[in-house]
Amino acid sequence: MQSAAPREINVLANHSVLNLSFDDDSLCVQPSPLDHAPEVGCCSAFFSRKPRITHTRVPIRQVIDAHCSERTLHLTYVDRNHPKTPMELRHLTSTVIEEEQSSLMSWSEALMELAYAGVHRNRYLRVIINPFGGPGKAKSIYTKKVEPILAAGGCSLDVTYTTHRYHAQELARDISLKYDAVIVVSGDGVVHEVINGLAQHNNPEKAFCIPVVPIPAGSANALSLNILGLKDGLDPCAAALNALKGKQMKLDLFSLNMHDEKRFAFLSHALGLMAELDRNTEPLRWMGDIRFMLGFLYEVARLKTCPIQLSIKVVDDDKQRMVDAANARNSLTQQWSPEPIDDKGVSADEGKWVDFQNPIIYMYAGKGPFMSRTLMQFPASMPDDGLIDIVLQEVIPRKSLIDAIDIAEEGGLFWTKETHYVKASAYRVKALEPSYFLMVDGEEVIFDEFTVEVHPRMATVLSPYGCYPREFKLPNPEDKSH
Ligand SMILES: Nc1ncnc2c1ncn2[C@@H]1O[C@H](COP(=O)(O)OP(=O)(O)OP(=O)(O)O)[C@@H](O)[C@H]1O
Repeated sequence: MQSAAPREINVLANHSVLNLSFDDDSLCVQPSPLDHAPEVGCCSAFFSRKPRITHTRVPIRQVIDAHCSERTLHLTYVDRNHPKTPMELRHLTSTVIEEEQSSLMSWSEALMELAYAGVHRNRYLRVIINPFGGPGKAKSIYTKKVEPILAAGGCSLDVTYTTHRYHAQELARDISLKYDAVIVVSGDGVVHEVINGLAQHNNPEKAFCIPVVPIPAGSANALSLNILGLKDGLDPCAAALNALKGKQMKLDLFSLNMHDEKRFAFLSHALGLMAELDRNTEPLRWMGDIRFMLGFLYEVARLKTCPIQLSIKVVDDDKQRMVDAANARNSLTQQWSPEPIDDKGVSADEGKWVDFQNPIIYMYAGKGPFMSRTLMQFPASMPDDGLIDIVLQEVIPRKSLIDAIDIAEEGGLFWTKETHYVKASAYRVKALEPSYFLMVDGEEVIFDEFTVEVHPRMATVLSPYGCYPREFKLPNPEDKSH
């Protein structure tokens, strides 16, 4: 009969004996009871020649590598110093104590099996880096933080730095289907190019099965925030861990159809104030996401209405029901397996065309709760409900817009009656002014008229959760004005 692999082992590191153990949830590094430190007087902890080893518990998902050669064990994991600080790569090299040498190999293999449970190891990754995205730090983010994690995780890497606009689109159009994922070290603009490149591939259906994994190195990094949540969304190490261990999650896309041309988006269509603030702060890219705040204040000062005619194929307009469905979806995917989830409460065919007449200061249509770190625009969004969430902001006083800044991260305007929030399967817009424009995933498009349709579950991303992690608090019923 085969005995179970040992889950505990004692090793020597930094002149101390450490006890390394793991269970299904975590790896634990702590001083070993076998460690008999020579003590010096009564102030032993202070005067001891040995460095003090603190007790460390690392979630099993954060273990990246464990391998051994003879009596030496190499452990690699990511961890943080404090719950609020970003992740860092850590290595621990140790020597197993002589009596436990025979267990070392089976201990490290058992740990690796748990650390990669349900996940294909040694991924083959296509890496695309925009050295000029956002504050221009993509290259050092990749070489210092991301690449060491991917290399330690045994990935094979084909890396290209973009040299011009649309380079990423060309690379995605010609991508080989043998890759396990395409890693995009940039902001959302380059992800947009990759999505449109995959759509132009000679086998688009298969190409869209290659998961796209954003590593935040742009200004807003909304896709990364939506996949990883507010806490980890701007952390390149957390994003690299997702490239290594994330599971596939399907993502709806939406296409803008204009003059026989189709342009896919994965994140947003913005019109009016929200589009102006994005376009007018383009030269401030180097500031990171602070540029959006400055742009917002400027646009609120000159408050204009949108010169458009708008029709929406509305599938749901009940805010409470939409939030309940999104919350239910999030709790459903806590025991997530990457199988299709058929929990759609509504079907796209049920939509009814509605014309919106009231003057609005912006229209924002999108997927994913966060459009930036400080803006939860679509709290009811789901990655794969086959619908696009649309916000129409009626004219409200400047002061109310300014006040909303403080609560924008929590979806501040959602419940107000001047903020219309619907889920739709399609919409169409006609400009009432020449050379009017919208921002598609943050890229400017001039239009006279266009239609939009949703493409359910067309693209693939990697995710640790199988949903958009976000906290959205319900206000007191008396506070709701809608
Ligand atoms: N080598 C390059 N030279 C110039 N422009 C490039 C290059 N590579 C990509 N681009 C363009 O840079 C633009 C911005 O890129 P990116 O998405 O990385 O940053 P961002 O727009 O600042 O971030 P976010 O979209 O998150 O706000 C994209 O529209 C892309 O076409």
